[in-house]
Amino acid sequence: MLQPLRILFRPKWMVSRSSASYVSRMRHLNKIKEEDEACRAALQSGNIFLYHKLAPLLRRTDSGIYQLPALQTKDVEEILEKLGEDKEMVKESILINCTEQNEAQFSFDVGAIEQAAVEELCRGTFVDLRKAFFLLRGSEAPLVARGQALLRWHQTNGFCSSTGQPTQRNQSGSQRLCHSSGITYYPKMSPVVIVLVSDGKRCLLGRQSTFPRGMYSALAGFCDIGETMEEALCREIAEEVGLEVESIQYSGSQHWPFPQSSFMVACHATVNPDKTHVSVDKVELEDARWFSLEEVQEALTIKAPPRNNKGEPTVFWVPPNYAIANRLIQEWANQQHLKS
Ligand SMILES: NC(=O)c1ccc[n+]([C@@H]2O[C@H](COP(=O)([O-])OP(=O)(O)OC[C@H]3O[C@@H](n4cnc5c(N)ncnc54)[C@H](O)[C@@H]3O)[C@@H](O)[C@H]2O)c1
Ligand SMILES: [Mg+2]
Repeated sequence: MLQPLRILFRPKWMVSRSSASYVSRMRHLNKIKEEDEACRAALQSGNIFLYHKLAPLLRRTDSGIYQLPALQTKDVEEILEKLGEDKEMVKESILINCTEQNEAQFSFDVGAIEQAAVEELCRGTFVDLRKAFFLLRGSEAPLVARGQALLRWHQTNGFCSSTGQPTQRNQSGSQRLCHSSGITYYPKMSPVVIVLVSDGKRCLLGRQSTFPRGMYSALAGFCDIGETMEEALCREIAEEVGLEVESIQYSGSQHWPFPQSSFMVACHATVNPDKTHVSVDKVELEDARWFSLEEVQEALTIKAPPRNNKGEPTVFWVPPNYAIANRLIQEWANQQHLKS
């Protein structure tokens, strides 16, 4: 049932770089992830993204563009000292990634310090991640999401679930260890399948009652333990809309930070065009229905839906382009266009 894997795009980082520099960067990143001394050295010359209670610091340029300011470690130490804090706190930074120049990138939460004071010194604003996702461009949104996911994981995994004893992180923050039980904990993601179902002419989109008004998306669901991705996909479609999937095609994947870290695996699926009756599970979904190519194309052009006087969107629209649901919908529309 699962068709051969087809990568529909090649991320920029794979295309533009020689494999040698990509390999050396990944090996460098792995070294500072695994070796505490190497990580401490990398922090000295690295970049730090600040968060306040998990909200990332953004800075607005004179031309009105929002950026993620990368602070030097010494600048963060200076800020901590100016605010009467211990500059050694900076060592709590968590490794996120490294730049093309092999500079390590870290996230650091200053949630224990007064927000306004840090904002003033940094000439920026701490912005809720959902809003930050809208404001940032290109690779900054996934980077900031990754930084937040790691900080959140550390903030909620301070104790061993077997012994109740405190867990200790390694320097990079890639793991936590309980010395009492010997259990090593690693940052966790929940696997989710997200699928755009088509009957050959129309695509099926659904909405939860918590979605903003008028927004419909591809159907999604968490994988159960022991399931394959294909099994989870077929089960979710059967449960949520009462349809049987006939074929599946892999599209891509995405880390999704809301409400907590999910690993989204995105696929296209088809159903038999003679068996398209939708019976919606009203516990999971408020509505699900078939949309024509024209309706979908129109929705894809909407960047910000028009709103009524209560601030609610008044038209059918789809998730913005940073959501993998948007990519699935876009791919389906392109494919339909080519067919016609
Ligand atoms: N990036 C995107 O384009 C995009 C689009 C749609 C949905 N999503 C995300 O997909 C995720 C799953 O979609 P859904 O809500 O339809 O899932 P779902 O259909 O599995 O329903 C959610 C329910 O699943 C249960 N559940 C099982 N395992 C869980 C786990 N590990 N974490 C939380 N709940 C779990 C809970 O009872 C929860 O109420 C959501 O977090 C949503 O934000 C992302
Ligand atoms: Mg669902």
